[in-house]
Amino acid sequence: MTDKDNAVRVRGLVKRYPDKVAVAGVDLDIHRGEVFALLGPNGAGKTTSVEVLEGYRQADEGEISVLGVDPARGDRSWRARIGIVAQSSRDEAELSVAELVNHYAGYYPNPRDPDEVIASVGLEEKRKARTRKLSGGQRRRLDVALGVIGNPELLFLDEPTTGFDPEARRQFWTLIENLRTEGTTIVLTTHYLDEAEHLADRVGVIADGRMLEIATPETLGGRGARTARVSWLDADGAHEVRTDSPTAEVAALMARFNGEVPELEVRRPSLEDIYLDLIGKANVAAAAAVEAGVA
Ligand SMILES: Nc1ncnc2c1ncn2[C@@H]1O[C@H](COP(=O)(O)OP(=O)(O)OP(=O)(O)O)[C@@H](O)[C@H]1O
Repeated sequence: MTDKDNAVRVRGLVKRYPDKVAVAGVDLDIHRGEVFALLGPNGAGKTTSVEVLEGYRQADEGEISVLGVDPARGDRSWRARIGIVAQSSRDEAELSVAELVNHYAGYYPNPRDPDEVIASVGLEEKRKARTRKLSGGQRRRLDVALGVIGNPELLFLDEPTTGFDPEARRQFWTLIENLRTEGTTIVLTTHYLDEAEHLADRVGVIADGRMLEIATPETLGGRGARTARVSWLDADGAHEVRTDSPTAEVAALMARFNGEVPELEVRRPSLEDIYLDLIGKANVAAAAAVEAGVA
């Protein structure tokens, strides 16, 4: 993969705050056209990393290229190629939804159609509502609308669906899938593992400012190779076995039951199981390092 295929290239990113190293040497490539999810506990360094990529914060160390430009030197035309949905929203309370989206469209050389964008985030019925009268979830949808109105090549979404009801979340997922199909590169942070699993081509898990692993949701932490659990029910009650060959187990059960196996389920560890495992191991390693006096 060449640099031309990467929307983002980061090597050795370090960002320090006065009393905290928020990002402690992160390497990251985000491919053009992919959806990349950054996962990690509260305070891990996700927002700080994203803010450096957006040009909103300056890195203390590292090489950073976003759409071929160092974000610290990004000019207006570079900014117009990027969409940002930050964690906290902007406040233009006296404008209506339609006014605000149209207003933002005016900032960009090649904006999307404001009415289509309002519809795509499910705010058609709120077109004329003052933004201060929106609910928390509706305000978040408006933030997403403002992030995509400029037709960005690269879209950053920091916890975009916090406060969404399940239906709004599904609708948002469809919007992201559509943007991806159109070729937009998308970087999102989320605490919802099902969201990462549904949307992301690849995920990166960050803890205490360090990147623990980057992989597809299917292969993170060796997930694909992890032992499966096969469970079923018979006259004696519920049964469960752990096995590396679930297909053979199911075939044996089918033969035993001579057909349908009652309540049959085959489960592999969920992305959440794997994620918690990774974070747990990182905590243990950090505690051991402190004990040994190396941290
Ligand atoms: N402006 C700031 N000044 C000082 N410290 C900060 C600042 N912003 C963040 N930090 C600290 O840097 C660390 C990383 O914070 P960051 O917001 O990047 O984490 P995060 O992974 O986005 O967390 P969350 O999931 O809670 O949003 C935290 O310890 C935080 O307290």
